[in-house]
Amino acid sequence: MTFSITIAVPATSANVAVGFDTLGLALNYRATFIFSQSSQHLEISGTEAKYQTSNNLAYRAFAKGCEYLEQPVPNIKIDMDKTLPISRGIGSSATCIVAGLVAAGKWYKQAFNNQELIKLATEMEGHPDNVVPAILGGLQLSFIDDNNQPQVVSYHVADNLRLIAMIPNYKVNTDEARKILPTSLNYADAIHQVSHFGILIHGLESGNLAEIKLGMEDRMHEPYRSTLIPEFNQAKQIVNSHNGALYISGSGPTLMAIFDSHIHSKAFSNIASDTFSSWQIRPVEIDATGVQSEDSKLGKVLYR
Ligand SMILES: Nc1ncnc2c1ncn2[C@@H]1O[C@H](COP(=O)(O)OP(=O)(O)O)[C@@H](O)[C@H]1O
Ligand SMILES: N[C@@H](CCOP(=O)(O)O)C(=O)O
Repeated sequence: MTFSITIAVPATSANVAVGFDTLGLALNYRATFIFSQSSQHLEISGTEAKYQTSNNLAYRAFAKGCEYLEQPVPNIKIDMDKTLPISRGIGSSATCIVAGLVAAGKWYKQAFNNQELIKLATEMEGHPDNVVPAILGGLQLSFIDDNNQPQVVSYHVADNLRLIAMIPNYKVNTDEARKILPTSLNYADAIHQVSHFGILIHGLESGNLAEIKLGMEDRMHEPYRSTLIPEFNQAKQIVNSHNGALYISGSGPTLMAIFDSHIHSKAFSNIASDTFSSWQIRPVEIDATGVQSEDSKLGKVLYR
């Protein structure tokens, strides 16, 4: 009798401009993973051949979850869907990590609580800003405190805001995009970030686009990472001309545009689709639920 666990994890847009390594949004764009019993040590499908090894991130997370629970790593088959593009700045690595950990907890019927899940997932990802919204949904501020405990603050995002993800047809690897950042920040720039973070959050909660635009003037990563996106200035100019705000999603190259009216976002989408015809121009909404799972036996749903 085949037992399987299906895990659906939202893509995430981390940093949201001035919230480097701390702020992230869950998107209604999901990656799905099916973990099922196998007669072989490991079978992986639905992803590139180079990822079909025991180094696969979802498998490593599954194994880490089993180890944390002091359980053996069972023979397993992992089916990954191919819909979410990899290394584009919308958190594909976080989906693998969260899916693997949640699957391990479900496998042994010892589901992790959110604190455990966030801690383990952050250890693997290195920063919490993708994994936390992937787990909880919504707009989340998070960090690991001095006692090594996750701290999370959830924010509301106003209903009038319209988000358009511009996903290029090329990759930017997050590790590489971290290496190009400076190693220190001066006081003036730290003051800039703190003040702009406050106004950005106020703008996102109230739906005030002028505050969002001002709040999105980032000095920590955008000036460096925009050099990895040749179309950045052109995209920004088009967004500005449609009265929108723009930020680099995660470590890029995806650019996220925010508008406060459907008319502006629709007009922008049409022009962006023509201008960047090989990119995915995708309206996205905030995912409010975070990771979801379902256990089934012989196709019959046992638990959601
Ligand atoms: N569908 C997938 N199949 C296999 N590995 C994946 C998949 N999605 C993500 N990964 C892993 O995540 C890494 C990409 O992470 P990263 O560069 O941080 O980009 P992203 O912004 O998409 O999270 C890949 O190199 C791979 O290890
Ligand atoms: N804070 C991280 C976020 C990386 O997000 P990803 O979606 O590009 O993996 C960073 O900016 O490095």
